[in-house]
Amino acid sequence: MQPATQSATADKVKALEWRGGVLRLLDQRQLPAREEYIDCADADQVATAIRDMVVRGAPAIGIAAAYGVALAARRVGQSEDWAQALKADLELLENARPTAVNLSWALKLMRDRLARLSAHADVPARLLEAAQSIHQSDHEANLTMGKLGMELIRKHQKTPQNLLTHCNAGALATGGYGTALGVIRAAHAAGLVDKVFIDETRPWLQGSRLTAWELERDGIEASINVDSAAGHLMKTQTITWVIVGADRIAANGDVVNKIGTYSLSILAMHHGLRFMVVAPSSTIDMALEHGDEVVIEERGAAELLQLGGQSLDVGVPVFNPVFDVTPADLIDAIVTEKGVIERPDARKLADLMSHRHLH
Ligand SMILES: CSC[C@H]1O[C@H](OP(=O)(O)O)[C@H](O)[C@@H]1O
Repeated sequence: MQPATQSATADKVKALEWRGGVLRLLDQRQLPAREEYIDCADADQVATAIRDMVVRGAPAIGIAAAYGVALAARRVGQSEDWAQALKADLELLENARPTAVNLSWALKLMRDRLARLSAHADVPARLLEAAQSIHQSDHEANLTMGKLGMELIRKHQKTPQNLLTHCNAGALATGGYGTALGVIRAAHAAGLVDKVFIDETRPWLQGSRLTAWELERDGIEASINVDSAAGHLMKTQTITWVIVGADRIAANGDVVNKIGTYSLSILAMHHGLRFMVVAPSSTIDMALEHGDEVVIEERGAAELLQLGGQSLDVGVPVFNPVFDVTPADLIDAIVTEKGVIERPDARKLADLMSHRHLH
């Protein structure tokens, strides 16, 4: 099976890039107004960039953390006990953000790679190769998922249709091309997309600032709406799919994603829209039995109380959970690079993760 072809524009969007011994990050806090970059030279700078959402998106923060380990090893240079030498930096990276499993997944891969190296190995070089492999594999997975998701859309309807997406699950959130936006790109290339409705995704505005920026560069027709307009749009517009990414998928198929995703799944069910989640298998956490067991990140009040340079702080406390849990039974399909699961459940997830699943 041939993966989707890379979009020329999407390929230029690199959330992160290894460049001359540093990790160059596109500072997503400044988009779309400014394209500015931050160069990270050590694990602490990478952890800070993840925590401050310079780089964000489940796959992208996993890849960034992997490069953070490579940077840490370069600073150590040589060691008789690499596990001890890198322990503090690994913990720093692991604690940068709690919800997306890709972060701990990538760090586990780096630890396992380190454990397999011989005493005489060039550890910094081998760990950099491991980080680059995680990065490249994620990009390739997105191209495969784009094709699989497009084919699923085409299976149900072969004419151009309207889609709705939430947050940013694009090239900016991954190793390139995107997960949910990868499917939207591939579907658009196949003539299956009329228009994309983009939830602005308060409070951080990943939709209006990042997804709109990506789709505009791709020449894909779209419009931005406030999150609370989604129900009205489903009722008054002909939208066939809600397509989103994920930060962690539980073993039973529950999906942890940006706050507002759960509400969309209820609205989609009520209005008869199909609901697609697109995520690499690195986002599936088989150790998490149900989604409600996950730690939901809560971020600061400033994200809500700063609007257009004006403070809205009148002393009322803020509650800012930035993820929620969508139950598996409200999801029509989970698209991964290993295959598509329609009507996900624990058995289907187990089959997929044990490679018994066919596309
Ligand atoms: C493919 S990105 C997955 C996921 O990450 C985003 O969260 P954040 O911007 O806070 O890192 C959002 O939940 C996306 O759907």
